[in-house]
Amino acid sequence: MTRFGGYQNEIYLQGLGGAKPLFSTDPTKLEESAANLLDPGPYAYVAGGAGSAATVRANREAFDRWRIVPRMLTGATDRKLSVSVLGTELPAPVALAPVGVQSIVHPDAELGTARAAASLGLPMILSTASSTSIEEVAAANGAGPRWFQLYWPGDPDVCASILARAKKAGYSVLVVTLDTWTLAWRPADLDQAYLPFLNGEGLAVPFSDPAFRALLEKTPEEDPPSAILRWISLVTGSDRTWEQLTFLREHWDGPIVLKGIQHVDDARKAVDAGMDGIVVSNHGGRQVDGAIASLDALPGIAAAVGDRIDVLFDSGVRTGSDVVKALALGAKAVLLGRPYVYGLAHAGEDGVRHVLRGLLADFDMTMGLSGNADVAALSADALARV
Ligand SMILES: Cc1cc2nc3c(=O)[nH]c(=O)nc-3n(C[C@H](O)[C@H](O)[C@H](O)COP(=O)(O)O)c2cc1C
Ligand SMILES: CC(C)CC(=O)C(=O)O
Repeated sequence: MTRFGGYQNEIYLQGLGGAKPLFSTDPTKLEESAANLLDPGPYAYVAGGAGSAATVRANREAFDRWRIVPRMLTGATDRKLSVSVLGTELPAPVALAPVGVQSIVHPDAELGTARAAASLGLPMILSTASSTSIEEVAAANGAGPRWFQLYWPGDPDVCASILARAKKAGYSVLVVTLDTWTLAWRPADLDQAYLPFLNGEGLAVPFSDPAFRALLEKTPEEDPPSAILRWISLVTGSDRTWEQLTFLREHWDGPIVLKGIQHVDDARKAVDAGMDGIVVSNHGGRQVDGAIASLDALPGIAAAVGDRIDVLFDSGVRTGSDVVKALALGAKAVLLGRPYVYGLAHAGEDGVRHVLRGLLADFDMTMGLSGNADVAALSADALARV
C-alpha cells in the first residue's frame, strides 16, 4: 500500500497492543460525538445550515446518486495521488477549507489545524475570521503550504493592508469568498442566540491590523463592541462587483480563486475576469437554503471552464469515495470542511491529523480498489449515476 493507506495498518497494529484510535472518523459518529462534547452554541454553529438545512442534506444526497464502478487488474498497486494546484504541489488533492472562529471548538484553534495540515503537506486555507492572527498561524504552519481566504473589506486601505500581511507571511494563494457577504438565516444559531463574532471571537485578523485600527476612535481593547460592529459593517454588503476584482489583482501577485461559485455563467465570468481558479461551493449549505447541491453544480461548471482555470470543490466531502467522485466529475482538488473541525474539537492538533489521515487513507485505498492509479486520469467514466 502507498503512504496514505498505511494508516490502516498502523491502526490495526496499535490495536494488537490494546490501543484504540483517538475517536471514530465514521462521518455520522464523528458528528454525533462532537455534538456530545461541544457546548450547544458552538456545535449548532458548526453543524448548522441555512433555513431548513435542505442544502446541507442535498450536498450529501448528491454524492449518493453517483456510484463508483470498480475496474480490475489495472495495476493500481502504486498510485499517483499528487497534483499541482494553483502553483502548489499537493501530496493528495485535498486542502483544508477556510473555517473561522476555531477557538470555539478547541483552544488549539487555527494553530492546531495549521500544525496538522503542515505535518501532512496539505494546504491550510486560513480564514479572515480566524481566532488567531495571520502571522501566528504562519509560524505554526512552518514549511507547510498556506493559502489565505479573504472576507473582502469595503475599505481599500484595510483590504490592501490585510493582503500585504498575508503575502509577507508566506500565504501563496488568495481565496476570495463571495457567497457570504452577510450571514444567512440560520435557525440553529438563532435558537441559541449564538454568534461568536459578537463575543469578539474570530476577529484576530482585523484587530491586529494597523489600517483597521487607524479607522477606529478607540482601540478594540478599549471599546470592543464598536470595533466589532465597525468590522462587521466593513465586510458585509453586496456592493462589490466583478469589475472590482481588478483591485484584488493589483494587490495580490499570486493566484486568486473565487469561492462560492454555483452557476456556470459565474464560472465563465471568473475566467473572463482573469481569475486562476474557482471553488464550486455552497458554503456547506450554510448560506442559501434550497441552493443546488454543490456536486450537482460541478460537472456543468467543469465542462464550461475546461482547463482554463483550476476547479476546486467543497460542500459535503466526508469520505475517500467522495473525493474520488468529485475528481471524476471535474474537480482538481477538494476542500475538507466540518470533519476536520470535529477532529479539532475532539483532540486539537492530533484530532485534525487523525481525521485527515483517515480521509487520505480511505481515498488512497478507494482509488486502488476501484482500479484508479492516477488522479489525473479520473473521469466520469469511473462512475455510474443511479
Ligand atoms: C464553522 C464553519 C465556519 C466557516 N467559516 C468560513 C470562513 O470563515 N470562510 C469561508 O470562506 N468559508 C467558511 N466556511 C465554509 C467552508 O469553507 C466550506 O465551504 C464548508 O464547510 C464546506 O461544507 P462541508 O463542511 O459540509 O463539507 C465555514 C464552515 C463552517 C462549518
Ligand atoms: C461569516 C464567517 C465569518 C463565517 C462563515 O463563513 C460561516 O459561518 O459560514
